[in-house]
Amino acid sequence: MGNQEQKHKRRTRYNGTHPKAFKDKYKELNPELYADTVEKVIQKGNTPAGMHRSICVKEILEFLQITPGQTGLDATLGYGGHTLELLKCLNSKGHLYATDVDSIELPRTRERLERLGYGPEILTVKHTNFSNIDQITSESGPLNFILADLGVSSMQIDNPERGFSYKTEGPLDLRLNPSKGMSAAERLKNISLEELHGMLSENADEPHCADIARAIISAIKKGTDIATTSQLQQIIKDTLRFLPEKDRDNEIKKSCQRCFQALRIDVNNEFEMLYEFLEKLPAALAEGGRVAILTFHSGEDRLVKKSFQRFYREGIYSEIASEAIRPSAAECSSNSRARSAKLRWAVKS
Ligand SMILES: C[S@@+](CC[C@H](N)C(=O)[O-])C[C@H]1O[C@@H](n2cnc3c(N)ncnc32)[C@H](O)[C@@H]1O
Repeated sequence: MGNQEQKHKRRTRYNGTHPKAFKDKYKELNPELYADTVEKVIQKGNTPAGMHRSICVKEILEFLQITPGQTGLDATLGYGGHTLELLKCLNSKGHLYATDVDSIELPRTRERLERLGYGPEILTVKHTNFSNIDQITSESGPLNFILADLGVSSMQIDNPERGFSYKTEGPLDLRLNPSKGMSAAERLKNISLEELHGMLSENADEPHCADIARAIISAIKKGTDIATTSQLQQIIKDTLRFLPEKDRDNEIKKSCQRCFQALRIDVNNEFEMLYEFLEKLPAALAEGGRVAILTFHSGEDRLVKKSFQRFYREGIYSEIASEAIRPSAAECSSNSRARSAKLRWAVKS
């Protein structure tokens, strides 16, 4: 017998009724196999782990007015929830392109959609940034409809190995595409006080940005490694100890959320990528083509609004949303992640 065969093989350990590891924790991670569990989680107003619930689907479809035979782009594939709805509208005629920067989730979503019968004859999935929309249209030609649902998916937030949430221990990464660029931990190693202060203030309107930036820089100067989500959370907690006890826990929670968001926007160049996408949109749209963009914080919404207004004044868009559309009260109460969403749209002249 070879060495390999002699090795004692440990029996897979039973995790108990409350397993702790993320991958063991939720049956819903395999949503197709556990439809009943998924349904129960949704009924309670939560998002099943490993899944993403698409937001403003009805409002988006009403505006895009997709007809069979058209060509469109879902710029943010994610879990493929919106993509699936757009494909249904095409009714096997026309073509849908879909892009996402996430090298981990994209192949899973592509496979899931293929299993549902949407293969390359109707759907082309590309692992690329939506700022490269001109490369998509050089293949597809002018697009009749475009959707972008910005930010992160629930699968990304819920996976502790990706470091998107302060609520779970993991490496401080926060990259949408972990195979490219610099993690948030690496970014913090070389950042100046002024830059960090500006990042927390501009990307997340963090009211305690001065104190938190000073604490982070001083920890780094003393040689403290800020390599994990909990290490960053601890610094924020220690910095905000001065807050009155009655508000402290809640304020710390909000500051953690905002600081993580600011770092995520920075390491993924989210504002720059969105700006480039918005600038290229008019050339990507066919005459009468429609674009809908769903944003999740004021910085993003401002960029979309300004761009739509400018191109409208220049006569490039014939119509734009006068007000952002908000998800219904029913959707917000059934999915807390919908609460900050704003939908804006434009029609190419
Ligand atoms: C809110 S999720 C989309 C969810 C999707 N609409 C659904 O229904 O499942 C946002 C997705 O956009 C991707 N993303 C964010 N910025 C991007 C960019 N600049 N280019 C391409 N994909 C991007 C993220 O990786 C994430 O998967």
